Amino acid sequence: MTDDTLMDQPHGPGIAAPGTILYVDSVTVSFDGFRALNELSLVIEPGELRTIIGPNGAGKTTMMDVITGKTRPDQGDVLFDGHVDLTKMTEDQIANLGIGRKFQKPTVFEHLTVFENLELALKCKRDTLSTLLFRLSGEQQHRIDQVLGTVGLKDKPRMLAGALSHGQKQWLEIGMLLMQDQRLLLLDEPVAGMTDAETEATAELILDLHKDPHHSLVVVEHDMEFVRALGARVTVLHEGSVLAEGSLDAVQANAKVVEVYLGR
Ligand SMILES: Nc1ncnc2c1ncn2[C@@H]1O[C@H](COP(=O)(O)OP(=O)(O)OP(=O)(O)O)[C@@H](O)[C@H]1O
Repeated sequence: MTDDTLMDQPHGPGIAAPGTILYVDSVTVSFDGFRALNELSLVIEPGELRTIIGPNGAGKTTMMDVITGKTRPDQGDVLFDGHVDLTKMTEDQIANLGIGRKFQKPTVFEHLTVFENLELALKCKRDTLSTLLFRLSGEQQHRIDQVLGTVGLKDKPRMLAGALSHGQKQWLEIGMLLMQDQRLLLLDEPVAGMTDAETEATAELILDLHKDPHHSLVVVEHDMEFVRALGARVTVLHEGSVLAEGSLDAVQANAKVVEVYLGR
């Protein structure tokens, strides 16, 4: 199904967008009359990796805030998994649905070890009573080992998270989202502040996650080398709307995009 046919779906309660993991239609968010999002429409398919770029103030963070329930849109539809209306849900409910967000700055528990951070992420997925009674099963232990390998921290389970490099903290936090088995991962400028080697390793990590069709990934990023390394479809936001969409080469050759970036 193409984006155009999806946009033809009727609005209002009870709408559905089959075959999509994230469906954003005509979303507007205003702050004191200023439109941070202006009838924004965007569709992410299951298993897709999408990169979002755009100049400062384009609305990228506000879009993430709307998807995760931090900000309520003035109008528009936001559906998860083709039918779940995210505009009616709290941030906790949305996280429990399987939508995980990683903010630009790492927010790991610095005084806990790498292993304990992953263990905690697993516990947070559970209800309070079972958390109190929680003991790691062999299977869960195995899952933590697996995730340690995926995020490149296999040899650091006992290290305090506070002693990790900036890049390693970012990978640990991605590992925490994996422990929670999130299906839609929203990554906000994951390579900001990383060394070149860390940036390359992060691109490999994201491409690795993308191999698993269970994961859909939306990556907001300013670093064009990194965006190129991901090789994904790129959406360009500007003034709260989609300005262009396509391969990185295609959007970089788009006159409107060039004007927005160079005209500033
Ligand atoms: N709570 C708020 N109150 C008033 N204006 C806001 C608020 N949040 C965002 N804005 C404005 O909305 C616009 C979009 O901001 P947003 O942070 O979403 O952009 P962005 O694309 O994430 O920018 P950056 O790349 O700099 O992070 C900006 O002009 C910003 O000043």
